[in-house]
Amino acid sequence: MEPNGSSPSLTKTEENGSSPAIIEHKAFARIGLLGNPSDGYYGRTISLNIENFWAIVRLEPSSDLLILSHPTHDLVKSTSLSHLVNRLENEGYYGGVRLLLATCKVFTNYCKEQGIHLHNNNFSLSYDTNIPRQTGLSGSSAIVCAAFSCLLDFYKVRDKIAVEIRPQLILNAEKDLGIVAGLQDRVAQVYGGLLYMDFNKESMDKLGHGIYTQLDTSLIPPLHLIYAENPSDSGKVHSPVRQRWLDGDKFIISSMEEVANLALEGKTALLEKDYAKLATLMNRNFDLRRLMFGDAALGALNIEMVEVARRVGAASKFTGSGGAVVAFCPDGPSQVDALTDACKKAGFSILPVKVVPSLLNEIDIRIQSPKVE
Ligand SMILES: Nc1ncnc2c1ncn2[C@@H]1O[C@H](COP(=O)(O)OP(=O)(O)O)[C@@H](O)[C@H]1O
Ligand SMILES: O=C(O)[C@H]1O[C@H](OP(=O)(O)O)[C@H](O)[C@@H](O)[C@@H]1O
Ligand SMILES: [Mg+2]
Repeated sequence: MEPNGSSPSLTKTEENGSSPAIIEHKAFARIGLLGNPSDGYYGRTISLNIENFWAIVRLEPSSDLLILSHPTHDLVKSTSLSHLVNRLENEGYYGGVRLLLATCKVFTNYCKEQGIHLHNNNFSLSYDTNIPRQTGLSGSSAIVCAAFSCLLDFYKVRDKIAVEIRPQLILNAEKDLGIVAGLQDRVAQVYGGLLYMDFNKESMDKLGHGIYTQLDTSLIPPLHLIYAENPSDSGKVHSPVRQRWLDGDKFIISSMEEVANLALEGKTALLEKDYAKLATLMNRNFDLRRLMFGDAALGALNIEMVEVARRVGAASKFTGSGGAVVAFCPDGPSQVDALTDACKKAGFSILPVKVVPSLLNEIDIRIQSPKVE
């Protein structure tokens, strides 16, 4: 299955028009623009979905229930023993199959708990992705999110699972695998477009989700994505900071609060089109991450991506936990040219960001809870 085309979903219906024959859903890479990683700490974030990269999951009815491995993203075929070992050393043992398995488990258990009836027909599930692997662009949750959407449509239960609950279920699939992650990726990928998210403890405890507000995507100034072949395991990067936060480390707690406030200030800056302020907030966001996580955990190459951008006067920060950087050139096209040259010289890929519009369909919009802000 080649990732191509721009439509986020496709459902081919059988002749009699009753049950869908093939269901495909796309979920896009996301950029954490401000506030990440405070999403995992009752904070706030602003994130956007980008058309540049996506994962696609295909569900086909079948007599047996099949979870299909991907020929390259799951290490089932290698050209040689050294290729196999090299791949394991760089990208680890795992691919997307475990994500599909966990999605099926979490989806089924949630439906059972909620008394949502699921029919007994079987399916095969396969995936493809062009999201650079483990680069903080949410490649993992894109696979889960697209698979989750396929299951919603196959079982025709889209109207029974509230939109605001879905990101938590998608996160639970990764939690079940022991991957430490937060909600922002999944919220961005379920809703699409540009999102302001508030994960305050009261809402999280009371409602089981944060307060998610879609913002007008035209508020975003031109942004650039910088990335390198440098996979890092977001779970491993996050675990020590998470432990310190759980242990009550004052520095981590106050820094996370400051990071969360950057998203709050950033929302106002975007609404007022105060892009000089946006640049300051983006830079501060990365500086705080660096202080909390430390250079060794972030990795020299990742830090260099941020610094290459800053050397030409661009604002820059990680899109996620590392591997890719979002840059903003407040001085306009000449600065973008300088940034492009600097990235090429450093061996980094650079792309102009293309924002995805909202992904909610009619049913999703109808069943959304009214927002309490
Ligand atoms: N491109 C991919 N193809 C297959 N599996 C992937 C891919 N990216 C991530 N995964 C799976 O998700 C797990 C967690 O990835 P993660 O570090 O969160 O990456 P990302 O930053 O892209 O979300 C990986 O250990 C792997 O099992
Ligand atoms: O550290 C971050 O900014 C994010 O890290 C994870 O995303 P990933 O794309 O896997 O790097 C995590 O899932 C997010 O919740 C964090 O905000
Ligand atoms: Mg991830």
